[in-house]
Amino acid sequence: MKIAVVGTGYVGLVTGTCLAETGNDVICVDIDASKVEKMKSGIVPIYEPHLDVIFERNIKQKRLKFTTDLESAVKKAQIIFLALPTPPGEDGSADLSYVLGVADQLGKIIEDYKVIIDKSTVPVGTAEKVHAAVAANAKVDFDVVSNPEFLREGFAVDDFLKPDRVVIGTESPRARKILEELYKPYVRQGNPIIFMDEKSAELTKYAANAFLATKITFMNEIANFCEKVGADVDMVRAGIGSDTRIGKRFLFPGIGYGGSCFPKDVQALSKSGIEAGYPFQILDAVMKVNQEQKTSILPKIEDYFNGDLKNKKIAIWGLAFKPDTDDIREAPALYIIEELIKRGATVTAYDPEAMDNVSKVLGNKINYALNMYAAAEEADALVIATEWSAFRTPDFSKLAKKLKNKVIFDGRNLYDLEQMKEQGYYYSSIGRTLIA
Ligand SMILES: NC(=O)c1ccc[n+]([C@@H]2O[C@H](COP(=O)([O-])OP(=O)(O)OC[C@H]3O[C@@H](n4cnc5c(N)ncnc54)[C@H](O)[C@@H]3O)[C@@H](O)[C@H]2O)c1
Ligand SMILES: O=c1ccn([C@@H]2O[C@H](COP(=O)(O)OP(=O)(O)O[C@H]3O[C@H](CO)[C@@H](O)[C@H](O)[C@H]3O)[C@@H](O)[C@H]2O)c(=O)[nH]1
Repeated sequence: MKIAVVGTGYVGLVTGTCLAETGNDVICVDIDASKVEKMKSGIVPIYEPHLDVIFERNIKQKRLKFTTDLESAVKKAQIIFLALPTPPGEDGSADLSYVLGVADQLGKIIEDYKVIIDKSTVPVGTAEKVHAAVAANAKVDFDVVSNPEFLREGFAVDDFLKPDRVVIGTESPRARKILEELYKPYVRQGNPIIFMDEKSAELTKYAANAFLATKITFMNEIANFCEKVGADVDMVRAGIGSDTRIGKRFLFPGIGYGGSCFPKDVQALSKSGIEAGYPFQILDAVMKVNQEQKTSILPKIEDYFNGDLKNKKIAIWGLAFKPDTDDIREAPALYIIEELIKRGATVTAYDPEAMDNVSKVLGNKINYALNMYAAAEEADALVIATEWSAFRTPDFSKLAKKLKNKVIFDGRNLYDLEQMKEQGYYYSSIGRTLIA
């Protein structure tokens, strides 16, 4: 099938590449000319494991192309994916200007039947708005379908090629047939394509993200409570996670959820609730707890240094909002760094992939180390903000030689308490006994 993907960020580029992988003819459109040039010359502009291999293969096979020219790309395509940003507007609701702006242009371009598929995360009722925006200029028949994306950064390729489910919101039999055909190669293992109306599909995406964010936040509150009463959150997690009704996944406490999705989507759903006359009480609590959780490690650091962080040298391991990505949107590490700097500390950070992106935001407000041990050089304490695999099994003796004090504040609960006791570290983690 001939496909145009508009927007080549994490979702658009993965979608385009993975659709080319099953033999489709894909052209990806972006307004960012330098990004398009990079992709044309074979460079993947984001860090996403395993994407480079299939990206390269499909470019070689001439199934994957890039352009800034929306008109020529769309005219040749039967299917048009919109993978455009929907960032929070000033009031927290989703900003639809990117999606509706392109929809407006599409109406002027299309000359035959197209299926326009919204992959961006959008509030209930957006398909109707997109339909109206296209229809305002279109002289031909078209369908607008809601097909939310559930990929996780770091696992995006796998999630796209083998999705738990594909959700498709359409009431058009013609569009349904085309999408059934398109997604057939991705659901061979019996994972379902769930068809529904557009509004339910749009809400499914927000409900999934809000539920997962709530699950994490609930565990963060249980962890905070564990610290007050001397229980161990790892034990509680094991105890409840083995109940299949609860499940083992997304029960890991830490320094809050971040990323480009959970924070903005919880906020957007909350706004939609208010607009619809149903303010979600649970989401207000989730947002408040998560905001506090991001810097919950701060008072612990201050306590250790008797309230004075002036000129203390703090090493940070991990800047990305989670491992296996270079994405730093709403990364808890950035909130912690801001608070440390405010208190007069100096920060030296190391992240395997996200340092370039952070340096664009923080510049020389912090130091960037060449590796994890170099970051710890002469540091008064080490803070762990992202659970990259390399941080899970450090050489503790080597680390001890670098650090001024054997002190770790672990926002991701990477180490065994017994091990830290044996190694002689001061070790503060989330929802577990302090090793002092
Ligand atoms: N990042 C994720 O893990 C993820 C997962 C599922 C869903 N989503 C949703 O998918 C959507 C896209 O997210 P993302 O993370 O890929 O965004 P992104 O910011 O990484 O990428 C968006 C891309 O769109 C391009 N763009 C902006 N305006 C354009 C225009 N008029 N024409 C062509 N290109 C244009 C930008 O240059 C950029 O390359 C959002 O709604 C997001 O909520 C994201
Ligand atoms: O047990 C857990 C699991 C995750 N997190 C945090 O939650 C955030 C989000 O993690 P994750 O869901 O793995 O990453 P995303 O790439 O943001 O993916 C989420 O957001 C995407 C965008 O909407 C959806 O497509 C995915 O299904 C959804 O998992 C990160 O800060 C994690 O550190 C925890 O604190 N504890």
